[in-house]
Amino acid sequence: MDRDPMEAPTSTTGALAMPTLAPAGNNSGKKASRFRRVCVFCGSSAGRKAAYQAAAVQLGQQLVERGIDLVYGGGSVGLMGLVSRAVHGGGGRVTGVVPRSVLPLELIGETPGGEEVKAVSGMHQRKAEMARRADAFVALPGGYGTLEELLEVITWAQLGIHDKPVGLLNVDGYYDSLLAFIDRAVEEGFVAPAARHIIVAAPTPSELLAALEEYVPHTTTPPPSSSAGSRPWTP
Ligand SMILES: C/C(=C\CNc1ncnc2c1ncn2[C@@H]1O[C@H](COP(=O)(O)O)[C@@H](O)[C@H]1O)CO
Repeated sequence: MDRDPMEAPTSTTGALAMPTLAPAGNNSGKKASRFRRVCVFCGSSAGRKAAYQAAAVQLGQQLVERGIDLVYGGGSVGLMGLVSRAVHGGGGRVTGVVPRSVLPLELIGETPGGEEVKAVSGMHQRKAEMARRADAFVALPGGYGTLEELLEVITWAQLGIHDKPVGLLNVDGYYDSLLAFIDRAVEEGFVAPAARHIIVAAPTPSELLAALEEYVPHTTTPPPSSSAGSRPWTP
């Protein structure tokens, strides 16, 4: 039986405590991770470079190797389909969180067999549910949807709504300009230097997952004590 992330104990800062080591389970002999489930944001398109697709598959394989289950937006297309098929094909558990209104569309085409589909009432609930279920986040290359999901979990971390690691898989420098822009926002006084450290970036899945395992949250804005234990996952 999986632990419900909403029942996780809170730390002294009121933020959700870091998860304990995942048990070896069916992945005995493989590296144990502090993460039970990672939420992956990524393109519903595959992108022009083979490197993007290769990174999606490698990330899925790395998750399986570390005994980490996948939570994602539930699509079967683009990088989403590649990472989910890599996890499921390797014996990992995949949960797709899908708004009811687009459920029939999402199920068009090839879906990873055995994927658990969690139906939610809308797009906002989808993001909240993905965040609630995950112990960490990884963004692969993607478009508006990926950027929106990534920036939301960064914002939630900045506000102290969660203290889960947020990773950016900067494949082939895809996110160089975004990282440069965020550095500019720090220089111009719109992002606190401590909040810049919320984003953990690395060029390969193995380097990124290793960095996320080591991540220690920088507390910027302590959440109000009254919100401890009832995090505003529903925006
Ligand atoms: C009809 C099918 C897929 C439709 N597309 C999507 N399916 C699931 N999730 C999606 C889809 N489009 C966007 N998302 C979410 O946003 C991110 C990707 O958006 P981007 O603009 O392509 O970067 C992704 O992380 C999803 O959570 C058939 O399966």
